[in-house]
Amino acid sequence: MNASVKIEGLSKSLGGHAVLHDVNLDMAPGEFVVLIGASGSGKTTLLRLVGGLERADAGRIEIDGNCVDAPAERRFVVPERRGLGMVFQEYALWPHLSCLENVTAAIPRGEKRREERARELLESVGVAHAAGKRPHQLSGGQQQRVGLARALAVRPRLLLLDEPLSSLDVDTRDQLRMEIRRVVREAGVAALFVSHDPADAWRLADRVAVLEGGRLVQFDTPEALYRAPATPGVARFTGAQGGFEGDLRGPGIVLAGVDVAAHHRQSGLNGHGALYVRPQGVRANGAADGLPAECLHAVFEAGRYRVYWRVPGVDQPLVSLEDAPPSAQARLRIEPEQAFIFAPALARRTTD
Ligand SMILES: Nc1ncnc2c1ncn2[C@@H]1O[C@H](COP(=O)(O)OP(=O)(O)OP(=O)(O)O)[C@@H](O)[C@H]1O
Repeated sequence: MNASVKIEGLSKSLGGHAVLHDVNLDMAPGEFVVLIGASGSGKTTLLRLVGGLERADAGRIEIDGNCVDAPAERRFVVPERRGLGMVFQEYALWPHLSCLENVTAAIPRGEKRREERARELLESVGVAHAAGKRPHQLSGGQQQRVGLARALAVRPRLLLLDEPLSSLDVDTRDQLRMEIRRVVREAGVAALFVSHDPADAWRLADRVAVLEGGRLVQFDTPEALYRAPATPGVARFTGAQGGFEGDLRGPGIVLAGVDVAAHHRQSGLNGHGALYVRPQGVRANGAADGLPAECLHAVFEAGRYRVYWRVPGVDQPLVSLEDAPPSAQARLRIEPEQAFIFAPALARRTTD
């Protein structure tokens, strides 16, 4: 079966600034991909290229087996002929039309019973009651539901969503996130969803694509990202703190004179590295061979204590999660499965 999206060697500059470099990405039919990255990493630009709102400088984009952008072949297909539904952060509904009219207008003219189908779409996203209202009479979450219904009205093979939840409050965002997942699966469409919120990646994605500085640095399942982050930036995205710099010894790194083992170490490192570790992988369990640490402060958070420790010779606090209030001094044990070592230069570049 054709990939729903196939992106090869895609590059793009804007205003003389290289925004995307040689991006390769394949999506399977019906796959939900969340595209994440820091502000300015190129997420929106990649989405706009797939949507046809920008033209590639180099490379090739196929949607459902059809080439839609390939500068070398002088090929470019306009957005409305790409079989796409699009949902944006700002709801972009027509203000002078009712919600029902907004959705009906998006259904191709040749279809029969357009209004009936528009009502079904509004029903499927939970806003049937708002059919006769204008967009401004609805909450942000309801408007975004109408936006989703309108995007599905064109019977897309691929849905593009650009931070559709970012203007919403936390509860509405959680609810709508699950609705989007359900509706998209039921419709059987592939979705490319841009976000900078890790919750979107964990709760929505079949695979997560991570952009850093316009390069795709990892593209894998949420579980694979969590178990083996490819860069310090991905490690941070999975909740890791760092980088704690030290000399490499054996399979690990030396901090405060103590050997710390790490499950994953970047290959080709030269004597020195930076450790990244998730707080849930640090425990003040008193092991004699643990890192010597002095408690700086502790806060109660979600049923546990989040404790900030000073480790001699380490220039930033190390955080652990504890079940009980901490003592003033402790020995910290680091679980190798939660620890990752990268090159310090790489670490500095992505944390600057
Ligand atoms: N029209 C433009 N002209 C010049 N530079 C641009 C233009 N549009 C975007 N850029 C630059 O391209 C880079 C990537 O922008 P893009 O909007 O794709 O990033 P993003 O990852 O979506 O960021 P955000 O999360 O902040 O929306 C940024 O440095 C941005 O300043």
